[in-house]
Amino acid sequence: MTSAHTDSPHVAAHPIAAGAADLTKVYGTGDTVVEALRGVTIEFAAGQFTAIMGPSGSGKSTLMHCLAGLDVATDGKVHIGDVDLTGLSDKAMTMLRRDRIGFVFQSFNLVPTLTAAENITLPVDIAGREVDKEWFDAVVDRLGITDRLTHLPSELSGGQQQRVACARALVGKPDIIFGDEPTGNLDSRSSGEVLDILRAATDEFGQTVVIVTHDPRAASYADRVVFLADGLIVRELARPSADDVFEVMKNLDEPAASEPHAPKHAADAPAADATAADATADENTSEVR
Ligand SMILES: Nc1ncnc2c1ncn2[C@@H]1O[C@H](COP(=O)(O)OP(=O)(O)OP(=O)(O)O)[C@@H](O)[C@H]1O
Repeated sequence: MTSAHTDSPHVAAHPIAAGAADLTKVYGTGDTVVEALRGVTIEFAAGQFTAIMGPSGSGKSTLMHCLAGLDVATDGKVHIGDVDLTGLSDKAMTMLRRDRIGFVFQSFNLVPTLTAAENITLPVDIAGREVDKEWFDAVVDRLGITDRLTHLPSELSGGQQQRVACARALVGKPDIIFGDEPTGNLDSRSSGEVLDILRAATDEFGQTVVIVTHDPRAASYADRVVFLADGLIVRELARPSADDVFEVMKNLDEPAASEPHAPKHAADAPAADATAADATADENTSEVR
């Protein structure tokens, strides 16, 4: 995939799968106004696995929903590949989501009356495309759910349901998969299996994965971990261990009394204006900038 950003030689070797520029999101008005995002600029290199972390209410889900076209930002721009989401019609947005984006949610979001196989092929069926049978078989085999395909979601464990949801996200071969706490409801074994699959989606299938997570261990599967606080990107780590992630989260959860808020402008933050290219360039260091 090419990108609108390939004019930069720094980025050219790593096409950009998605990105946001100076993104703001304001909920409510007057006394109830909440600035969920306060100017977030970020790019996600194709083929990379990124985890977004941060304290509760820092804007993680809002950022992911805006990136995935599930919510509309108040200001700023979002692009998926070379498509600018700003001003896309509802129909164009639906088609973009259907053709280029896969989703894995905490709550699995499977259709209860459809079998596992029917759930997996649903987005492709709705798009009126042919299911690539070979690819389908490879994905369900890799996920270890071949013998569960005729079961309804209610007949599957939580881990199996989430593997079905991962298969659904993979079978349509989207450019990018967004996961909103995809392991949030799983025990540690199932969680590890789902993370292995998302890791394989990048390493073996060349897809781009972006997840929101609270779990340092889940984040340690990522190439890059981006930390939000108070609606801004404040830190970024490349290929961190779970302990590295835990240390940063501990500091974000316990802001110094004299510094109750994150810096007001992204430019003041240590990892502001974080780009995928930066993470890629620095991938042998545990901390970017
Ligand atoms: N629909 C909404 N209306 C009003 N405020 C909202 C809405 N959605 C989110 N917010 C507010 O925006 C801020 C960011 O919320 P968001 O859900 O993005 O945070 P988060 O980092 O994902 O939190 P959590 O980790 O608890 O899921 C919070 O202050 C939240 O209360």
